Amino acid sequence: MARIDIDDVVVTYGGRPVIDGQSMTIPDGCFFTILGPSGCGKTTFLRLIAGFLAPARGRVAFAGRDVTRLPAHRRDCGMVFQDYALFPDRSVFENVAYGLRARHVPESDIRRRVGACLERVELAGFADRLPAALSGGQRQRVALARALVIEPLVLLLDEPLSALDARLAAGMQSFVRDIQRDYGVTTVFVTHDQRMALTMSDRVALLRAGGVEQIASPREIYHRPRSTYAADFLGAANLLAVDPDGIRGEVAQCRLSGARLAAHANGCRPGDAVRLCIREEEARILAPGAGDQGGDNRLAATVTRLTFLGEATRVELRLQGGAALRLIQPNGFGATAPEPGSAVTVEISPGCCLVREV
Ligand SMILES: Nc1ncnc2c1ncn2[C@@H]1O[C@H](COP(=O)(O)OP(=O)(O)OP(=O)(O)O)[C@@H](O)[C@H]1O
Repeated sequence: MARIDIDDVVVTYGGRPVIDGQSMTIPDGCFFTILGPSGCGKTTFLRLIAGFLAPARGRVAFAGRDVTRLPAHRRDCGMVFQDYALFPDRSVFENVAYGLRARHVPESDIRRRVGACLERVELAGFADRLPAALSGGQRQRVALARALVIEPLVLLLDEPLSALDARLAAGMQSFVRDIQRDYGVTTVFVTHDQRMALTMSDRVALLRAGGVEQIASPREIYHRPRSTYAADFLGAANLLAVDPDGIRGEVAQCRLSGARLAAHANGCRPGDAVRLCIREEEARILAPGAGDQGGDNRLAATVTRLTFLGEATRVELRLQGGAALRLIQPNGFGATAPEPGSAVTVEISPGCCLVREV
């Protein structure tokens, strides 16, 4: 277990900086996700932590110890790659034993530790199989066992679930998380999948073009995104132009389509260029008649399109004044979505927030 400190690092490829003076702290035992779109630098951060590349400037430390110049094989990192990188001609047992043999661990300890690890990943009966005779999920668990058996200071996971189908990946998410908690190992997980980041992580670092846009807990980054970029990347959000009337403490008053609206100020100040961020589940259609008296956070709208999603229906609306709004209405308990073309009243949660426009 170890805290990881990345201080003011610069990484260049062919003289071009792709990470330019960035810092992050990953707490001891934390499941920390580096999230962002393709090419934003996620793998570069992971390679920097693993020791596969050295920064042109700055420092990387594990548990307070400077490892910046320490080669990868001396850093005590367990790694799981997207393609698992198992040895195809070695049994499951030998794949898992690899790191222990490289460290000249005695044979009796290898048997005990590999056995315990295979048991933990629920592959005790598979020790003699070759990787080709395993399913994708089983291979993934072998890769995890191989990374954990060395009892690493740090576990690095590079998009390890992206090769699995959606249902299997969902099951593996809680499996990986349970094992990570059991071992208590500081874990850095790289993904471009915002849902995985939100469900699995203690903390999420959202990257943008090699820079750290925001580091926060899943709830915070989802409900209080620092920018329109963060709001948009973390889930379906309506980002609407509003006229802010004023900000007092944590509450912002604004106008949208002529209606008064209260929202969380989210650190925005008077004069900032802002948008109102309304998540799809932060708006609901009021029952006919319920919104007749008007009031704050209530908007008149016309339904333009319905999309059936199974557990819910996505409703697209046009607000008075022309802005578009999407919301999610759960199905069930006899809920019926209004017909396209019908006039409705929409209520906006006061929990929605302003975000800086960048
Ligand atoms: N060896 C390299 N030489 C030159 N440029 C590179 C090299 N590796 C990565 N890059 C560039 O550095 C930037 C960051 O790449 P990186 O692989 O870290 O992104 P990523 O967020 O992991 O992307 P992806 O999700 O597509 O894997 C990209 O612009 C990429 O083209």
